[in-house]
Amino acid sequence: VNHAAATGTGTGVLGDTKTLNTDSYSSGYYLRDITKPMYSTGGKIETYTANYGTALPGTLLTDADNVWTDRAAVDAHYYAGKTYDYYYNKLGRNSFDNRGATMKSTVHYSRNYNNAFWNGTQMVYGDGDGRQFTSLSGALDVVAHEITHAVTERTAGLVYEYQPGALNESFSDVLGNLVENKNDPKWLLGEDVTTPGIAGDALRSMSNPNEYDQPDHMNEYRNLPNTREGDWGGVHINSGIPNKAFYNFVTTPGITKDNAGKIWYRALTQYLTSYSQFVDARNATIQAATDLFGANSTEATAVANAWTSVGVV
Ligand SMILES: O=C(NO)[C@]12CC[C@H](CC1)C2
Ligand SMILES: [Zn+2]
Repeated sequence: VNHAAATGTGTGVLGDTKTLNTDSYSSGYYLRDITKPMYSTGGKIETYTANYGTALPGTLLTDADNVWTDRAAVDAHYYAGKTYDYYYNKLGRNSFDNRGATMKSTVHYSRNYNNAFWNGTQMVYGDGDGRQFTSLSGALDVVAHEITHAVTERTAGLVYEYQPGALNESFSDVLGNLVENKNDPKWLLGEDVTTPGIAGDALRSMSNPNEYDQPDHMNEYRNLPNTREGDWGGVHINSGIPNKAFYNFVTTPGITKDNAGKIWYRALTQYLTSYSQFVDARNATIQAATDLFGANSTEATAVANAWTSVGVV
């Protein structure tokens, strides 16, 4: 057999040990997961290194003894698998395209690169500069954030500017935290990889967007220019408003994380389109809650109240 599923071990960015799904070949192992349902139609999860350059995807990682020490690669691979599992098992989606597309990640992109992105084809992770960030694949909420950009691109197609762009960002933060599934009352984003020298901080807070200079109500909406300096109309800034709406919804008594995820996912994939505004997200999530739980359900009522609480009516 020239290819067979194997189980390796690896050290993650934070020094933890993880079990990895790898692929054995004649003289070693590939960082390739061939255990997922998508493998029935050829889909895999593969992790590459750019070797500190910017050519993509770079080189598929291999190892002689299936004990993996590239920490950024270990986490990119493991967390991509966890994100696949959430979308498949909880939401019934088979990879980002819902057709079992292979998920490719590249780590060690460029040098001291304080960012991560979906480039339309794959996930890409920088190593950070060791001050602002450590390797960005070291956070499950960040990995799931990036993969959700791919899902959004293939479904609603929310353009990356102004309110649709802020919704795009917010859906990535929402699904990022749902996939991460920590018992984090603050619903932080990127807490595991931001400022490795400082404990307790994060990139964003969904419970209190103001803590990281994001608005949490329409009366604080930031009218910014659609430029790089203007964060494309504030897509990472105004996302605080739909993020706060989701937080208020999911923390309503009787609302579960799984049901909140189903409602937000149904709104994203069935109702939102490329230029949807915040009010359209309000209507889409109310409709999705109505579809799934009924018109006067706890869910539908709580969704409406959550958007009202942030001034989206
Ligand atoms: O929000 C983002 N991209 O749209 C971030 C910025 C830092 C983390 C990696 C990518 C989250
Ligand atoms: Zn993003």
